[in-house]
Amino acid sequence: MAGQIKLAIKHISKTYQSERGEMLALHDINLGITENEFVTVIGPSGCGKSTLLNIIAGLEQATTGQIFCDGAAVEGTGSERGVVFQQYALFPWLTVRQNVAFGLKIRQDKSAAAMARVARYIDMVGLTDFAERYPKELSGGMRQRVAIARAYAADPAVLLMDEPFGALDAQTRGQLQEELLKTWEKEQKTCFFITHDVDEAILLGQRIVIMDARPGTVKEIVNVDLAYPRNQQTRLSEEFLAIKKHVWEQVYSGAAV
Ligand SMILES: Nc1ncnc2c1ncn2[C@@H]1O[C@H](COP(=O)(O)OP(=O)(O)OP(=O)(O)O)[C@@H](O)[C@H]1O
Repeated sequence: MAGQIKLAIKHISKTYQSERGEMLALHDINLGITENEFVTVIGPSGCGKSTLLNIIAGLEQATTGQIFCDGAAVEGTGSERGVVFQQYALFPWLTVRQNVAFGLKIRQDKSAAAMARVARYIDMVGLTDFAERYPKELSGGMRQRVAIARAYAADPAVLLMDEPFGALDAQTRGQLQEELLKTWEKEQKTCFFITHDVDEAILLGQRIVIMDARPGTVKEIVNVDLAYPRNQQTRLSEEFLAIKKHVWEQVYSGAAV
């Protein structure tokens, strides 16, 4: 794929030590993700998706291999790599606005420009009317919107998302997929997005990394050449269904997802 490599995953392997001995969770993963590319990752449970994301985020260490972000070796967490998890990691004692502002690089920045930036991302996820509310007053979907707004407001070069919509009902999930697509089209960003959902992987991804388990490896990379803008209607197109059939067969030909 053309373009500059933003994130390089080179020969990543991960072995966990457990009471029952060693467990090879990831074996020699290699992947180059270009600037502003949206890559989705799918594969059977336990194939090492979260382990790989955590290594890219710098939350876990690889046993062998290295991650490079803009050519620099990743040695730990860093503000250029933002993470959104399945569970809404919001601060319960802060309002929506304060939670989103917390993501700003310069947290003490109370300038009009910084506040406008916070307001823009709250608006982007449709929560302007809820800006002064606390997380406990919000639904699950709204909380996840706050987490996404916060991640975007921090303006990381790379956004790492580990099943961010996994806990949501189908309708909210569909809405958030569309919001994320719109945001990504407007504010291009390099995205690495884990999902269990074949439709979601296709709808959001420019490329889909299909992984295999025991040990976790890259089984296949599928290009998704669907036009933008994409929305829920896209799922009904013949091109979409053809890709879906292929991905489905690849994912389900191994262990259960
Ligand atoms: N801290 C740990 N210690 C030992 N084994 C671990 C640890 N973390 C993960 N594993 C094992 O590594 C493998 C990969 O786990 P991981 O959570 O990365 O998979 P996954 O593809 O994200 O799974 P799922 O889709 O179910 O979330 C699994 O077999 C898991 O049991």
